[in-house]
Order: sequence, then structure tokens, then C-alpha cells
Amino acid sequence: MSGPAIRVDQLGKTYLVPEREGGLRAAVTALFRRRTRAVDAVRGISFGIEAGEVVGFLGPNGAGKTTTLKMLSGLLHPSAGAAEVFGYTPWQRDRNYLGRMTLIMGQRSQLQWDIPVVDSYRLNKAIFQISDADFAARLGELTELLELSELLRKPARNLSLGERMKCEFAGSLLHRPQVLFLDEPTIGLDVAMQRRIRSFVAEYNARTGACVILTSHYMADVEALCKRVIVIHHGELLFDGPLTELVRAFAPDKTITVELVAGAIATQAEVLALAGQRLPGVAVQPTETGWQVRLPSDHTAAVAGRLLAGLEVADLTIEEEPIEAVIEKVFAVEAGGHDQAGAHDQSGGRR
Ligand SMILES: Nc1ncnc2c1ncn2[C@@H]1O[C@H](COP(=O)(O)OP(=O)(O)OP(=O)(O)O)[C@@H](O)[C@H]1O
Repeated sequence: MSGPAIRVDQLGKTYLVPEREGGLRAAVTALFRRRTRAVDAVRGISFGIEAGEVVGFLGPNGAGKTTTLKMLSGLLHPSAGAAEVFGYTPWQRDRNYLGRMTLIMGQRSQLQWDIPVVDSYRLNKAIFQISDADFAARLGELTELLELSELLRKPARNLSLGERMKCEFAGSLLHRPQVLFLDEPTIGLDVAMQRRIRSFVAEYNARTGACVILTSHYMADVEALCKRVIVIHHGELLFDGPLTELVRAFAPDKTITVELVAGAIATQAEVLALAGQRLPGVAVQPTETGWQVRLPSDHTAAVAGRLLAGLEVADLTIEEEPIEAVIEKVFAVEAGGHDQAGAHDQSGGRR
């Protein structure tokens, strides 16, 4: 393989946002003296993604995820840095590049609102110059995988959100893109439909070897699909690596809950002694039916073994911190002490 499929090097985007006070006077002044504010949405991020990888792109609201995906799909020019996807510079909008990628946004429909879904697909067929045979075969496959047969003849405006999202996916994949930028593809969907979309993305990735960058606020999407995550905050890259490593770094503890058999008694000192009094970070607290021990993950197996051997145990469970809580901790990390959204004044420019 000749290097990564996606290569991003110090990519940055600064938006210039017009700004003025409210009121008539300010409106008139703004005609002559325009104030703008620069918003550094993305501040020099770099990463590479191999063909076939599925990567979760995480960050709180306003972190710069959508801006990055828009640059990589060629909708926006960057203010700094470089990117290549399969050797193409996305914002040059080379026809061949557009035929190899797709951007699916949960918040925005790419289907024509008033015409049957299948007619929107025919439009895509013409745009991407898909042969009749390929179109028929791919539509057949996607219709089966996503159970679309009842939906294709309806106009998009008559579909439920979940039905529309399934149709969006099919329409965006008819040209067999090799890279998928998915921006909140499951937003607002019920849990069953989220699962459906998730398994479809996994299936498409397995069948075609396409690489996928996915943003989602639903951690279940990320856990199910992405071994690797890239975390950005205030436009800067905070973490790039395996999801398991992120969890280990930010959730180093596990909780063992021991339920004692009815009538059995264990004192706090006894439980603490079994858990390992000298172990740093061990905390013990009672529950209604036994004890809860919080401890560094590395020691979980040994401590669970000692608790089972030393206490009259009816049940023992080991819990990790939920991934949502881990990600919240990651976001809480101060990214270099920047102002929220990285805004700075650019006032005084004359028209
Ligand atoms: N067209 C625009 N003009 C000016 N500022 C913008 C524009 N689009 C985004 N921004 C600003 O850039 C920053 C990053 O926005 P972006 O939409 O990329 O974040 P995000 O990580 O996708 O957030 P979310 O999770 O809320 O979708 C925000 O501060 C946002 O207000």
C-alpha cells in the first residue's frame, strides 16, 4: 500500500463572521465600517487514515468536526494546511474525486423533496454517469440491505426521518464511493434505526473496503464501528488512537460490586484488606446488599479473586465507566487554554 488514503497536514479554517451591535445606528454605521470577527474553527490538525479504516471523529459542539469534513469533501477551502484523499486535493473538486467520495449529513437532505426517491437516484445516476447495469445491480443490493422497496416510489417529504436516512444512504452510495464522510448520520433516529444504520455502515465497509470518517454524539455508534478515534476540541487535535487506549487513559478505574449472601456480614476493614489497603486509589463503600470497590483497572482480576475467596459472595459484577462519561472527561481537558470557539477581533476594516 502506498501511504494513507487520507492525509491531512496542518489543516486550518478561519471563518470571518460579520459582527455588529443591534439598532438602527449600528446598522447605518455598518454600511461604512464593517466589523468582522475571526473564528478559528480548525487550527492546524494533522492525521492519516488508511483505506478500509473506520474512524470516529469526536468533539463537543463547535469543536470543528463538520468544518473538517466539509474541507475533506471539497465544500470548503481551508485557510491553512493541506489535505489529500486518494491523491486528490478535495477543494479542487476534481470530477474523479467527487466520484470516489460521499458526504452524508444527518441534518441535511440530499434527496429532492417533491419527487419519488427513485427519481432522485436517477438524477445521481446521470451525475455520476453510472451505467444502466451497475445502477440496477447496486440499487437492487441497497434496496435489499436497507429494505427500501416500499419507500422508493414515495417523495422524500413523505418519509419518516429514519426512512429518509436509509434512502439518503442508498442514494449517496449508488456511485460506490471509496470514502464516506458521515456527519451525525443517526441523529434523531430511534435506537432500532440507529442500530440498522450502524450495521449497514459496517456491512458497506466490509463489502467494499471503503474508509469511513464518522462524527456522532451517540457513543454506541462509535463503539460499534470505530476501533480508532480522533478527538478534537476548540479546533485542535487532542487524541488520535485506539478507542480502548482513550478509555484506559481517561477511565483508569473499574468498580466491583459484591452482593453478599443473605445474613452474611463483612466489615469495611475486612473488604478493604481484601481489596488491598496499600493499593493507591482504592475506595470502598457499602451498598444495600454488600460492598462496592472502586480500583485501578489493572488490579481488577486479582482483587475480584480475593473478594470471591474471602467473602460469602452471592453475586459479583465488574463495571467500566460508561463511554459517554469517558468522552466527557476528555472534553473537559483544557485544549491549550483557548477561548471558547477561538474567536478574535478583526475590527475596523473599511469596505
Ligand atoms: N459558516 C460559518 N461561518 C462562521 N462560523 C462558523 C461557520 N460554520 C461553523 N462556524 C463556527 O466554527 C466552529 C466549528 O463549527 P463546526 O460546525 O465545524 O463544529 P462541530 O464540531 O461540527 O459542532 P457540532 O457538533 O455542534 O456540529 C464553531 O464555533 C462554529 O460556530
